[in-house]
Amino acid sequence: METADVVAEELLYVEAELQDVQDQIKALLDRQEGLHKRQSELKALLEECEASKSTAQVDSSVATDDWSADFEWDSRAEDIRFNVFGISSYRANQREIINAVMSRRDVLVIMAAGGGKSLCYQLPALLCDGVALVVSPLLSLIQDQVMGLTTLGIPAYMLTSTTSKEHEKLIYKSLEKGEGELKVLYVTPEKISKSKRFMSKLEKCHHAGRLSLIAIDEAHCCSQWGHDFRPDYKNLGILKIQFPTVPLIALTATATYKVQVDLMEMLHIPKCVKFVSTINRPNLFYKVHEKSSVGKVVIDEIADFIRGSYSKNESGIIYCFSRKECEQVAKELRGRGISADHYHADMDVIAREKVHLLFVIHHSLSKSMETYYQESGRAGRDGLPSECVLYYRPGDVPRQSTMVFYENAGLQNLYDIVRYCQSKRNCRRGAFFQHFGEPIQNCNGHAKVIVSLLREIQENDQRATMLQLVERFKVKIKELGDSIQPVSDLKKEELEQLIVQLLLEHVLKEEFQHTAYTTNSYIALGSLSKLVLQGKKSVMLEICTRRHEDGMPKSAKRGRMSGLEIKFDELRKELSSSNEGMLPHAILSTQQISILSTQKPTSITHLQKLIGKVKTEKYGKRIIELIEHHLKSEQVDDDVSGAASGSKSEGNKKQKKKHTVLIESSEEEQ
Ligand SMILES: Nc1ncnc2c1ncn2[C@@H]1O[C@H](COP(=O)(O)OP(=O)(O)OP(=O)(O)O)[C@@H](O)[C@H]1O
Ligand SMILES: [Mg+2]
Repeated sequence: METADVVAEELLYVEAELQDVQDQIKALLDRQEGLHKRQSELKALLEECEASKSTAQVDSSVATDDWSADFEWDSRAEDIRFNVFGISSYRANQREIINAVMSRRDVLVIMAAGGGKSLCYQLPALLCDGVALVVSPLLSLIQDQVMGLTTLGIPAYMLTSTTSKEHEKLIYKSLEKGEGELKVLYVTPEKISKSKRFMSKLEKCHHAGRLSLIAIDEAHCCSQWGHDFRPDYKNLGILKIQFPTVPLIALTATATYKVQVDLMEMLHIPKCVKFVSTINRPNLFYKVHEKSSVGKVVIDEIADFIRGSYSKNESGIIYCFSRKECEQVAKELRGRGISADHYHADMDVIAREKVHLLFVIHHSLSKSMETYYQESGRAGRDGLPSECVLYYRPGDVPRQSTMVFYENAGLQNLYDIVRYCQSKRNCRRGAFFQHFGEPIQNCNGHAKVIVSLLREIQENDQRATMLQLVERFKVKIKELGDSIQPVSDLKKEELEQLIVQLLLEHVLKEEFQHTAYTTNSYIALGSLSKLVLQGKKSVMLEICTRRHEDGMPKSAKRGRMSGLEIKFDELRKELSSSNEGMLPHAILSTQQISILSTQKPTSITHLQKLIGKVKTEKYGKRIIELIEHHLKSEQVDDDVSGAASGSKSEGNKKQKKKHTVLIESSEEEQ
């Protein structure tokens, strides 16, 4: 019997060891797979680098690559920039892009939202003879652009499902015979892929040498790897095949390297000149705030933040996880005296963008860095300092992961933004540990307990969500008592943070299980869990120091608008409502308002020097009237100085302004 016991015991050991070897093999296989994937990515990258090197060599003999050099169209371009668009100087890369398009090269532009991509094709469209074709994905974006160009006196039209037969005829005639005025034609991608008639007219236009350029706006919609794939964009490759000699410019605010490669291939522009401006917009101040697990507290904090940082006539947008949450957050903010409304699908994009956004708050985690940049990029489109705040709590991770795990690289993208949040959040513990000179917490003890606990759970054929794991961890710690190395007490939120960190480091992984109603995320052992138990992997919890409560330096903050600036702001809003669809800041940008308010021009010639010819012709009279009126009232104020402050504040009171906050869901819109 004794022998049997010994044998049985050894058998157990061997089986345990076999299990161990099995696990190691699995971990190695996982690693191998990861490395293979990376290998092919790197190979593709290398090929791409070599290809672009050789392209550059080939091209340099044909055309100059110095896009900031002097070109023959320089003075005409300057004239149009200032006198038609009313833009006093180019922003980064704009002039170079325009020069490349004018040199008839294909161009790929990656430029931050609000960076000024439109000018890069609109200006060449005016410089060239003939018609420029612009493909844009959304009807409302097209209407907005056409309206903007029309007010600048530029013959721009759109051909969409809403275009009347009469207008359509006019446009077709113009394409076919070059009759009438047509400089810029906007279409949705469906026109290219579905309307043979349109394509044949376009062909004729090209044949007569009148198709000057093709622009593809929001070009990331072409790629399945992008965040906003549109099936009809996939067919746009036909344009370069049909019109190989016409320069094609593709523009987008977000494109990962993979998407860029994809775009060049799909649009058939392998030799395009690529302009990538930094995604980093210097006027946007990003920060991550710790999010309480109590819903009402989060709203209190958001309301305090808005009231504390912004005056009542300033607006922003808040992104929430779901539509239901949007409605809830809007309601609760209204209850705290903040004018807030949630976004409905029938609210037009124009209406959304009409409010000038000074801040973008994420009440919940976005699903990727790309989405986050896109959404937060709506802030500060006038180039002035603006804030983007993300409220993060580890508990939101499974909420998102169960939504994105089936997407291509969905989890990978989500973990990227989680990594960003984990390292950037303002952490209360940070303040504590920094005080003791310990900004990074060694969490090996905790990690070991979590891994062995999870192993136990799995051995019993059970599963645990993040929340359940945290609960069981606490029980376990109590059970173990002093029998293990002292493990300091971590709060629930901190344990969640640690679990998320372990997910990011492949010590743990998420597994998804579907029920009829929902998908659940469970925490399982990841490929590197063994290393933690063996003490071969050290787990550090990155605890960042508490930043200044405010990410935006006080000096960078917008000053409150002066009285005259407020009047200009109202004037542009008034003009915008009488020019339906025209954005207020397209009528007068905030920078222009600021210049006008300091210089106070009272003659047309002076005004023209500040805002260009077209805007002066259109709005000059009203602007000068406003300035003269303002100067007069200042005079009166000075004369009766005692009553002056009263009348001024009354003026302000009359505006009865409130914070305008739009609450929008990150959920996909159908
Ligand atoms: N050089 C410039 N100086 C001042 N304002 C500019 C300049 N270029 C563009 N703008 C203004 O910046 C604003 C944003 O421009 P635009 O709509 O072209 O941005 P975008 O890059 O297309 O952004 P999105 O990705 O959101 O579509 C517009 O009001 C435009 O008039
Ligand atoms: Mg744009």
